[in-house]
Amino acid sequence: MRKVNVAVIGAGSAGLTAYRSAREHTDSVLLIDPGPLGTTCARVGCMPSKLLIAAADTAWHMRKADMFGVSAGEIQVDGKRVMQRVRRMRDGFVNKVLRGMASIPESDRLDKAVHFVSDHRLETEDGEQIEADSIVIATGSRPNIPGMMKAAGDRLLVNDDLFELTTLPESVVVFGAGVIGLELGQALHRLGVRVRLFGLGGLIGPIGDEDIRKAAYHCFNDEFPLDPDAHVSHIGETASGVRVSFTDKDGREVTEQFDYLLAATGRRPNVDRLGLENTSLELDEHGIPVFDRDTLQCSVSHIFIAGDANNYLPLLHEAADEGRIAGRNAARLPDVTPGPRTVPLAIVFSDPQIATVGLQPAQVEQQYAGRYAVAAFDFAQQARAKVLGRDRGLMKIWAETGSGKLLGAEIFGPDAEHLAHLLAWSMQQRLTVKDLLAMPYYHPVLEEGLRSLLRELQRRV
Ligand SMILES: Cc1cc2nc3c(=O)[nH]c(=O)nc-3n(C[C@H](O)[C@H](O)[C@H](O)COP(=O)(O)OP(=O)(O)OC[C@H]3O[C@@H](n4cnc5c(N)ncnc54)[C@H](O)[C@@H]3O)c2cc1C
Ligand SMILES: NC(=O)c1ccc[n+]([C@@H]2O[C@H](COP(=O)([O-])OP(=O)(O)OC[C@H]3O[C@@H](n4cnc5c(N)ncnc54)[C@H](O)[C@@H]3O)[C@@H](O)[C@H]2O)c1
Repeated sequence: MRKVNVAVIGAGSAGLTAYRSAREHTDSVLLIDPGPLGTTCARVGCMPSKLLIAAADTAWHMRKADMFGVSAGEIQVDGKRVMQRVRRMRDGFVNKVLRGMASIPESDRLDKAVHFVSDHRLETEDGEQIEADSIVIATGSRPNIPGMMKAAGDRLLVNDDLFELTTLPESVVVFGAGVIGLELGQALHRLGVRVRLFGLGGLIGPIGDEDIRKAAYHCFNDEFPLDPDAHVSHIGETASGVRVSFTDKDGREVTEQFDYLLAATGRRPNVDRLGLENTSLELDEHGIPVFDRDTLQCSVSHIFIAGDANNYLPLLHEAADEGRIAGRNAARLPDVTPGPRTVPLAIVFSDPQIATVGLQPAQVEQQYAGRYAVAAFDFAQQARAKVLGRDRGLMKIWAETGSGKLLGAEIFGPDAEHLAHLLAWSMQQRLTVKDLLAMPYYHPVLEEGLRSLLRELQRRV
């Protein structure tokens, strides 16, 4: 039986930071992962998706060049070379992670999957047992595939598979108008793939505001068919692809054939095969250990949970922050301290981009009912956006009345990633609408749109 001070289950982004952070306090840390190593972010997530989007946006802007009187000739997308670059660059990012892992001593690593046999004991598939004073669960998540989609058989793809295609398909039906569906669906469309995107319940990405959702709906639909509240009656595999029957926006029953079905219907935490039933952990209705968001501590005081495994904020920077906090607290037990956590920030790399910062609209209503003001700005009025030919989108900011404290923001617009950071950093510094208005604004820049919105918000708070 191996005995360690801290066992970290999972060597992804959360597990690696948990390991390093625990190692600052004790020499006895075991990092457990059967692989594939290299992190979800670098292998099949953030990085390959952004590489595909970069190719797609290049093709798109070349096609749009004509509006400036610039002709780029006939645009050709070489699917093989697009996918080769995606994989080559992706491999570079993965190798960087693996090189970083090479500095971890062999004695600190175990390349096997483990599950709990009791609160302090883990076991590998071949029966090896590990006794740990404290344990960090950092096992990530995997795609959640609704049963109906399995009828697509060999034609069913998830994000992992998409990046392994050696060339671009002719057509793809995408299920899920969430973050992955929007990013990959639009990218495929811009690369010349025939795309149809189906969502559920009217949702579009993480957008909570009804007006912004409508703006996004119209904007995306001008580019490719997106039904966020689809009625799909049949999915079936054919000899050469997948056939989907659905009700179109005019209420007609339509059947369409595609090369592949991409399921982007959410992800589920990898906690269901961890033997949690052998522990005394309290689980929520989804079978996920109940935990404290600031300390990452579960109901059993020596067990912590970080990253996608806890399903709280399944984003890369949150996984890394949570790993750091969980690793430190696991190693310093019983000296458990909170945070630091940052202002919630999420960005969808669609075009226009979608960004959410701070509290969501429903949370503002719940926590500040009758004590908040909101103002909106339409990018169609914005000089810089017009100059760039990117004058579509809507943003809203919520602030507390009286104090003028910034509460939350939703942006659907050009380069939202930068405006969102500006707002997140301002919220973290507890700045008010007035503080932001006292900052310099150059001309002509997108930030001038933010200033117009803030002036209106200042009148309302
Ligand atoms: C297509 C896509 C695009 C994304 N784009 C972005 C983006 O642009 N920006 C962003 O912030 N986030 C993005 N994300 C989300 C981000 O990738 C994740 O939030 C992050 O990678 C989660 O890290 P993690 O450490 O929790 O999980 P992972 O990196 O998945 O690590 C979990 C590890 O646990 C191991 N493991 C599982 N079970 C066991 C077991 N029983 N025993 C031992 N080891 C085990 C696995 O092998 C794995 O190595 C994207 C995700 C996807 C899928
Ligand atoms: N840019 C980024 O930061 C980025 C990019 C990709 C992924 N991610 C992370 O990965 C997570 C998972 O992404 P995701 O897009 O899979 O999940 P998601 O939760 O964002 O979206 C899933 C969508 O699928 C829809 N859906 C569920 N069942 C459906 C069905 N049967 N038919 C049609 N639609 C259905 C849901 O309504 C939802 O809108 C995200 O929550 C995010 O945290 C982040």
